[in-house]
Amino acid sequence: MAPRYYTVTWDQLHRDAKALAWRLVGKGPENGGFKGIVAITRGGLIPAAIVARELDCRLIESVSVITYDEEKKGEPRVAKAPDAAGDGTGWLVLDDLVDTGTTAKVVRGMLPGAHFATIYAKPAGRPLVDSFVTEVSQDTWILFPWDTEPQFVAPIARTAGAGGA
Ligand SMILES: O=P(O)(O)OC[C@H]1O[C@H](OP(=O)(O)OP(=O)(O)O)[C@H](O)[C@@H]1O
Ligand code: HPA
Ligand SMILES: [Mg+2]
Repeated sequence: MAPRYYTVTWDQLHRDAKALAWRLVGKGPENGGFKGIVAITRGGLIPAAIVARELDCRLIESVSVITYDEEKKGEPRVAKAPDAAGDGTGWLVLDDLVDTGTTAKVVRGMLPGAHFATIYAKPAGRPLVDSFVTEVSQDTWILFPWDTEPQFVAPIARTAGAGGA
C-alpha cells in the first residue's frame, strides 16, 4: 500500500515547535528551566533553534547518531557524543520526530537523566518520548520543509486527459 504523506510547511513546523515549547516551559531543574538543549542532528537542529529561542536557552549541545551504514543496515553509530550534557540530568533532548524509536533508544542510553521531546511521534516510538505535539500513524511518512520544495503541477484537465477550454 502506498505510504500516506504528512506534509509539514515551514509555517506549520514553526507553529508546532512553538507548541512544543509551550509544553516545556516551566519544566526542568525544578522549574528554573533546563540547563541546556541537546539537538539530535540533523533533524533536531531546526526544532532546537526554535525551542531554544522560546525557552530563552543559550546552551546548545548536539549528538549525532547515524542509524545506517553502507555495510551494516540499521546498526546505530554515534558519530558525535553529547559530552557537555553528562548523563543528561537537567537537559532537554530534542528531535524532529520519533518513528521506530531506534535513535531515541541510543540517545536515551547516553542521556538517561534528560527530558526527551520531539515535535512528531509515531506509535512505535511514542513510549520513548516524554513530550511531543502531534502523533502520526505508523504508515505515514512525514515530509519536512527542509526535504521538500513547492513545484509546478499540471492542471487537472491536462492530467485527466480532458482538453482545456
Ligand atoms: O525513530 P527512528 O526510526 O530512529 O527515526 C527517527 C529519526 O530518523 C530521522 O533522522 P535520520 O536518521 O534520517 O537522520 P537525520 O536526522 O540526520 O536526517 C529523524 O530525524 C529522527 O532522528
Ligand atoms: N519522515 C522523515 N524522516 C523520517 C521519518 C519520517 O516519517 N521516519 C524516520 N525518518
Ligand atoms: Mg534525525
